[in-house]
Amino acid sequence: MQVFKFGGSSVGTPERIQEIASWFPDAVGKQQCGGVVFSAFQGVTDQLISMAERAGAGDDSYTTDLGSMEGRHIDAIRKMLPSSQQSQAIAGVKFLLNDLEDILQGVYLVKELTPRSMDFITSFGEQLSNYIIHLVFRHHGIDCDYLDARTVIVTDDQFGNAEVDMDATLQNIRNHYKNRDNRLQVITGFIAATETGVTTTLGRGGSDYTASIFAAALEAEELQIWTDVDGVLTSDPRVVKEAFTMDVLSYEEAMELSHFGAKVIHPPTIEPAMSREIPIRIKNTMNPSFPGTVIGKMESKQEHIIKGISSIDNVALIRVQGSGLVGMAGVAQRIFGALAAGRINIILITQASSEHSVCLAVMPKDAAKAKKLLEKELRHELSIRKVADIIVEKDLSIIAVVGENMRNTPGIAGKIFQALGRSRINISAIAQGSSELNISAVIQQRDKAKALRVIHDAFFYGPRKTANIYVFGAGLIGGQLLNDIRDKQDWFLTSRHLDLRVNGIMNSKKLLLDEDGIELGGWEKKLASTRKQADPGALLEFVKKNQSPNTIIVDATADEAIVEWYDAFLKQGVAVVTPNKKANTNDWEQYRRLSDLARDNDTQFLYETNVGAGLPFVEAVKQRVASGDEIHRIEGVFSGTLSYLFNKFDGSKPFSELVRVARENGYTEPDPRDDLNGMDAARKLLILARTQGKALSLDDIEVENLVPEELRGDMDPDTFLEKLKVYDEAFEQRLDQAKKEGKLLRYLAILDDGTPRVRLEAVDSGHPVSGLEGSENMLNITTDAYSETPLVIKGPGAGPVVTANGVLNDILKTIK
Ligand SMILES: NC(=O)C1=CN([C@@H]2O[C@H](COP(=O)(O)OP(=O)(O)OC[C@H]3O[C@@H](n4cnc5c(N)ncnc54)[C@H](O)[C@@H]3O)[C@@H](O)[C@H]2O)C=CC1
Ligand SMILES: N[C@@H](CC=O)C(=O)O
Repeated sequence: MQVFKFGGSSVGTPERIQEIASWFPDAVGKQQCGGVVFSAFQGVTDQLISMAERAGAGDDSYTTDLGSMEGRHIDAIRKMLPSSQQSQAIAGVKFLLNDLEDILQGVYLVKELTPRSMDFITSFGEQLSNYIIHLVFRHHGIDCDYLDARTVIVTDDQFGNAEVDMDATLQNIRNHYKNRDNRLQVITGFIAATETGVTTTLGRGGSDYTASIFAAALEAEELQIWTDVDGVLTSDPRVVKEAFTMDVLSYEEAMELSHFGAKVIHPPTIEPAMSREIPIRIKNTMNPSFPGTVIGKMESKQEHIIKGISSIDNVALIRVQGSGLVGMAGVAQRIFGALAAGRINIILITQASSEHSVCLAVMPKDAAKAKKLLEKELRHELSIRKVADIIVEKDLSIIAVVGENMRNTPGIAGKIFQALGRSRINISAIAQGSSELNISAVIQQRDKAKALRVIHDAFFYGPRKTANIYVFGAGLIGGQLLNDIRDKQDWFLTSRHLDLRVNGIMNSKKLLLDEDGIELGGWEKKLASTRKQADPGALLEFVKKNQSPNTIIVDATADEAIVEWYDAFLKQGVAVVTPNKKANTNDWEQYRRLSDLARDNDTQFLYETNVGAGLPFVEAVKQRVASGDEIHRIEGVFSGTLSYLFNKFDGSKPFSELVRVARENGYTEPDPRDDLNGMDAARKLLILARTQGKALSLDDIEVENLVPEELRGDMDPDTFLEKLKVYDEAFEQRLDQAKKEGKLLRYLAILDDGTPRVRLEAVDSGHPVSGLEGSENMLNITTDAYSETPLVIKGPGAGPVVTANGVLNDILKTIK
């Protein structure tokens, strides 16, 4: 035997009711269904309450609603029943509505609405819906009776929230079924009656309660609660997109999750079914074939250690602290006694074992009253400062992580707090019952969404991780990076269990954002057509709102202005990955601060592509430093552009022509003069020196500038390339001179005991850099360990493909 219950959302429209009637027999299957409980049509109970209140206030506008209510129910009959059955059904509805009209008029005349009349008035919602639905079921060939639950459920006269006389009720229900050969009953939810027949209602979740009572009376094998979600989800799907339905939950888990906001069941209402160990299945009326969630007695260890992460918004924390609490028996009793006397509901309690403070979470509406009550109760302790001020903190949320399997499983709390800590979420209070079923943390309300996501990610993704990437600068490097991610997304997902998502792209004009990840096919068009203007502040706010565990910003611009935002992102725990050398070549303090900020906020600031593009030059220096291997000399070619120019410059093509090709190949800086003037190479040398721990600045580096003096002023790159032609001869003379000496021209960077320097040198054909080709870079490090032969790294040192690959490598290094 089964019992079903459908809530108001399931019977919101005639179409939905007809759908239920059409698949109901299949849903019952081979088993028997003894009772199906329906709530009032969606919105009807609220409308009845409003009508009652207006009538009680002497406002006759309730009559208009009465008319519309009649219209809605008659309309439903017309839509669902054939004409031959309509007049009888309409007569039944009118009969009920006449009674409703009478009672409302009575309330209107005496201008007094008692709880008793309110219960009577609200009972019409379920009477009307169930009366109509039982006719619809019959029309669909389902053999059933209409059962007004007031004839079997007996309560006391606490109107609005009446207490059920369970023994009498269960007996009445069993007798009722005995006389009807267990035929299916369509039962009014929510309503009941006193012993003397006065209508009462069962309070919040009343229809669930009705169904649970019937399930208990009939010793049902299953109670099915049909609603508008697929079951109990692991978290709120509006906040955590990846939330999914749990197959099974224990009664305790379901109650904990419901208490903390997963409003699938109202705990007291499931007690009759729970105490008889009747499984409760939550199902979706809109998705009837989905198996839903079964809530029942937990038999064995389950697949998931935690079952859900829920939250309560908008709580206030009251902190009572002071030496007066230490070792004083009875203080807790006074605190809770005072609040209980004021009928204040306490949601969470924590006390440090030092007994120096007690924290209580209450609803904000109760906070001021609670504070006053405590001040009154503890006035003596407050006056002699044995209790410091009673502090109220508002705008907080409680996050609750629930799961029976947490019991005796070490490391769960650690995982929760690590996830919160990494995302820079401050915890104001923590509570865990000794049952270890629920770990709760009080946090700022603004951090709630982030907290739910990071905890969900930590527990439910198993080996799969998600990275949320935001790219500033969609030029050569940024563009290549976006294309690479687009092309490798599937590979990362299937082979590396890594979901690489790009959630934001900003160039100098536009900003494209998508919290679910931008579909990267055609990202250029999407960026061009978005209406959002470029705005790093808006991007930061978006990141804050949607932050997930692995959030990374990539600065692929050459702009100082973007560098100014790094601090703010790092402080949010967001990793910064950049090929842009500007941040690391401003003052030493800024360089240190960025690394410190990354460390303090448990995130990373990575800039491998600042030197040698995708080659691991920075990493090599970091490794020497980390292993205590003293570096004596760094020498190499660090400019891909200058390497290319002097590797190719043999007199067969003019120098200016080679610069143009280097630019076309994507080796140069946005302005090629930043390469030719030696500053790009100087920046790179400085970055390696700083990585080594040397507090140098750009001014400390001797730089040979190859840009003719007349071309150093304001001018765009194309004009520069045109004007450079005039100087081709001068460059050729320098080449001829080197050739005459049997030497090669190479633009070297050197860091040793002398002045750090970058300059064009004529080197012997045996010099390590003499064999470089194309845009190749080379790093030679002489250290204690590498003293006889230096450590050498060589390879392509510029260009979009290798650089974007280096950026992607840095992104991957940040993923936790
Ligand atoms: N080209 C290469 O081989 C290498 C380049 N780099 C560095 O990578 C960075 C990018 O270089 P490229 O892609 O070659 O330059 P690019 O000029 O092709 O691209 C830069 C992009 O940044 C955008 N931009 C400028 N200011 C911006 C702002 N405030 N907000 C958002 N976007 C902005 C521009 O619109 C442009 O699309 C530079 O810092 C460069 O030094 C590093 C290693 C190698
Ligand atoms: N313009 C730079 C690009 C890499 O940093 C170079 O030529 O090396």
